[in-house]
Amino acid sequence: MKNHLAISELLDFTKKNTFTFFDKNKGINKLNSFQFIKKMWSAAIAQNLGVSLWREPNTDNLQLVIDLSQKTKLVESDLEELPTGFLMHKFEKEFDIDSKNNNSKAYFLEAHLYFDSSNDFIVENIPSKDKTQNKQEFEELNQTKKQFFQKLKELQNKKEGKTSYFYPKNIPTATTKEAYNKAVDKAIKAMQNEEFLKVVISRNKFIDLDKKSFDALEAYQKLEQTYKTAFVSLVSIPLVGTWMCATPELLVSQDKNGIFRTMALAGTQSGKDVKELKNALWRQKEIEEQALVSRYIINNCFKKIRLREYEEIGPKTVRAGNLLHLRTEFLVDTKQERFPQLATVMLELLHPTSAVCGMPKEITTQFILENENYDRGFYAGYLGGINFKNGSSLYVQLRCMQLLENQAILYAGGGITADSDTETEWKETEMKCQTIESVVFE
Ligand SMILES: C=C(O[C@@H]1C=C(C(=O)O)C=C[C@H]1O)C(=O)O
Repeated sequence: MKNHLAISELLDFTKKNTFTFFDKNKGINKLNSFQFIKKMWSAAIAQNLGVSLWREPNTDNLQLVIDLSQKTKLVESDLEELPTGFLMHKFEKEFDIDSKNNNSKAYFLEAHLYFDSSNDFIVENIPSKDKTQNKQEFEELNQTKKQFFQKLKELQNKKEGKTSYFYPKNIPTATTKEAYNKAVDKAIKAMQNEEFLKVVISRNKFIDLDKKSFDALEAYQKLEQTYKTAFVSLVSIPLVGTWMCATPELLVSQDKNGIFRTMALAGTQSGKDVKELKNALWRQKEIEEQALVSRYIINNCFKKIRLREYEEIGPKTVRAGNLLHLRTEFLVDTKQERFPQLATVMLELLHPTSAVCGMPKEITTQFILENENYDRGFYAGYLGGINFKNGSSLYVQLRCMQLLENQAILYAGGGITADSDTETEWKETEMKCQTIESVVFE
């Protein structure tokens, strides 16, 4: 079906800061909006701009943010201070030596341009002259915006090529099964000696990209359509790289009504032979592993900040693609509790949770850094849109891959306890890699 965006419509300013781009009479449909997203994505990458595309769990809306600043921004994850945008934090805490305080930093894309596929306009959100650092910055943003739309016009009627994205020059180190086994065996011994209670050991998996058949946005679309209950995202930042995920794990969210949410998600089994969730059986190991994550939220977070009123739902069995997990949800009414900054406070206390790191946190973080022998990068970090009309939602980057020029790197791990079996744990990481592999590469 023909539905090209006429340039005249693209530049038809109807309201301040918004403009229509689809034929008003024909309306908008999802296919069209995906085609349009492809054009916007390509124009952003061609202009060296950071771009993020995501879809919240159980919704249909694709959301896209483009940061026009041409700078890679590292910020503190302070939801009270930051403008609308998209945040992506590594597993490891990253510090800025020039900064006065010692808070960990996240990469941030400001929503200078924001598109939501349920709307027929783009929201333009360039701070006013007095809000930008200086006049020059304001002019640069507007200049880049102009160039971006110029590029978009150019791409308008061009046949779509392969989706481009940013990738690092250096190829990260690959893990081996031997190295993984060694780390798991060492962890099991340490826990038998009662050095700690639980640790998550992970690995990566390289896949050669068949450049003829692989397309990043098509891969994204397949994931998005397959995993409706997941948070599905594709983020590309200059000098940082490109990451895609379909994760089942919410880290923190706070909606427009001030309802805060987090979850304890842990314990894994294959969901292939379990038709009804209520029939799922769990072993002591998984029950304890998940309870540990729940207890951390209550004892080390809620109690620490003297928060007494919260709702706890679960643990329940949930399906995440080919897998089942145990999940307990926690809800807090931040308005009633007069605690508007709860999400920011919890983010600092939670990350990295024992679902991706371990218990106790400090010693297991150290164990991971010393024994995994590879860089997790953004795997097991967190990411998501913040300060939108509906609030902020940050997820744990799991069931994910990083895109390089000619390869993809999948990442997966699992909770190890004193009762773990090394081979079973390896198989669990294979199953977790399948979430993306089975949809994108088979
Ligand atoms: C660490 C991962 O997943 C986490 C670990 C789980 C487990 O140990 O059972 C389950 C869900 C996630 O919280 C991963 O997907 O790589």
